[in-house]
Amino acid sequence: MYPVLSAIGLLAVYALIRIPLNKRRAHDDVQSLPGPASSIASWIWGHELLTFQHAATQMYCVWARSFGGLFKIKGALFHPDIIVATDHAAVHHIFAHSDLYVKSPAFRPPIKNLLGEGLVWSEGEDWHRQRKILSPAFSEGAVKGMTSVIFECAERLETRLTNLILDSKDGASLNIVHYISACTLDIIGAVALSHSFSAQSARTEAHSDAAQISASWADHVNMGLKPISFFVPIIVRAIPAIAKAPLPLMQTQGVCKTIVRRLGQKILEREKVTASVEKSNGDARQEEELPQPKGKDIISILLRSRRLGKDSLSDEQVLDNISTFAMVGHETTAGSLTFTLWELARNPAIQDRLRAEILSCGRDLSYDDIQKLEFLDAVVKEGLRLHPASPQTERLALEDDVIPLSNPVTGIGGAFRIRKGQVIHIPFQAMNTNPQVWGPTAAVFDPSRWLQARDPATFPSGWSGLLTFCDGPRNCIGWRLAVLEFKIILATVVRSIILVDTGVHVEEKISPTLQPVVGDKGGLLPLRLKLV
Ligand code: HEM
Repeated sequence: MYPVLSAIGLLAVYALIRIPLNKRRAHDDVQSLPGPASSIASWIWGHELLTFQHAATQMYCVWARSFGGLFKIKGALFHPDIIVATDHAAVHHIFAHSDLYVKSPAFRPPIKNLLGEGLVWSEGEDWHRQRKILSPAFSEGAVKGMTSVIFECAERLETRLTNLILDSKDGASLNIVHYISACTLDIIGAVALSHSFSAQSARTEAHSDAAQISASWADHVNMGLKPISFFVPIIVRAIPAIAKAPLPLMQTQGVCKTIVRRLGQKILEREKVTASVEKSNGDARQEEELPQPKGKDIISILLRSRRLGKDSLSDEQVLDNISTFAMVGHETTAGSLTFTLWELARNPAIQDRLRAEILSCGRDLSYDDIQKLEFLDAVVKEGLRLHPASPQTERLALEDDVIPLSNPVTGIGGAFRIRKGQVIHIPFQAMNTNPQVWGPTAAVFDPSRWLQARDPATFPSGWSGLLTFCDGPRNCIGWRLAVLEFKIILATVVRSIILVDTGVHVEEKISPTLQPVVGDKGGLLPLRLKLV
């Protein structure tokens, strides 16, 4: 009884302080924005609760159709109204000024626990430096150099699925998420660390690194679907100090981070021993003249750049970035890819057309073949358009600013005055499915739309007119790698395997990336597979 009464008392005190502060802002532009009715908002949890209760960005899609490219919603825990932006000029402006519009500081402690102080976590000067040093590891040439490793992992997936089908009577029914995610984990292990997680090996044991990463991610996904995962970040946003409290929920270290750091540490030590042996053998050459780490993997590229340049990452930053890439680089690609396979299962004619195009190149596909396949390219873009692994983001304005608008808002005009401290939600998925841009079939999986001539002026800024990889200086550093993985895995699977829809109802939820949910279980997308 006492904890409940104490919580109610605390909430009342908080509301008494917060509500008058919000009223002081009553004259700014936010008040003139349209938005959903207050009557459908929860008194304590605002409209934000509705967004959590519905599928992924469903509410934002519905509201954007009704209220246009800039509207407001009631924030939870008496937070001042939140702006939701899908207006092209506004979103472009926000992402172009990444020093002025930052990720919410309240979420940095949990990101630090899960991923470390790498690129996703860093801000300001620290971020600029890290991004500059890390970018060459994701250049076109560097990613092209990863092709053979990606093919090897994709072919292992093809063999694994083929064997399951051969062992079954009338096609294999399975959770495709499990298999795709094991494949992308093997890829990221190989390209980031030259390490084989053997996630796709039949002999992988229950306590292996791969099994531990997979189990902890599954727990994370299913925890994210529970109401507590909605309430905790909102409470942290209201009282940021809670994130530093010694509560297990707040201090959980990412299993992936711990494992990848351990592996990365070994590579760093090996590299230091090599350098010191060369020195003690009387090698009088300068550090930068010594033989460089040879691997094409990301950690070797970083170590090479460290030997050559004065301005480099510390050991800790190298390790934190490798664990960041391992985590955000494998589940994101796996998520969008899984949904694309599901779309192909539900659209057999599209699947047949794709297979015919892939088979026309023969079985030994090269990097150049993959780049030439127009319909494959269209399927990849359509999958990434409808199912962006990271369907929305949040930014906080650090200063007062004026945001340009593509479409003037009634009562405000073509520019919007924003106040320091304003929180802005940007639902990528709502932008990617805006009927004003993509036409009346915006929500339909139709790759052929990418083969028609388009007027670039009607599309938002971003890769191929999509917001899937965000935009501006803080766009996804791994987008080239993600697109190449997507193409190679799709081509390798579809050439041998027919994907069949099971008819099971699958819902899309955010937890923390876009997840297929069946009933109340996340990370589940059943498909039936047959041999071509
Ligand atoms: C389909 C796959 C992927 C999608 C849809 C995706 C999407 C995104 C999005 C939307 C952001 C911006 C997030 C925000 O600011 O709120 C982002 C950032 C980032 N992504 Fe990806 N990503 C994918 C794959 C990858 C891969 C393969 C890697 C690396 C191996 C990667 C590494 C990163 C990093 C490090 C950032 C932070 C960049 C910065 O702040 O400078 N991502 N990604």
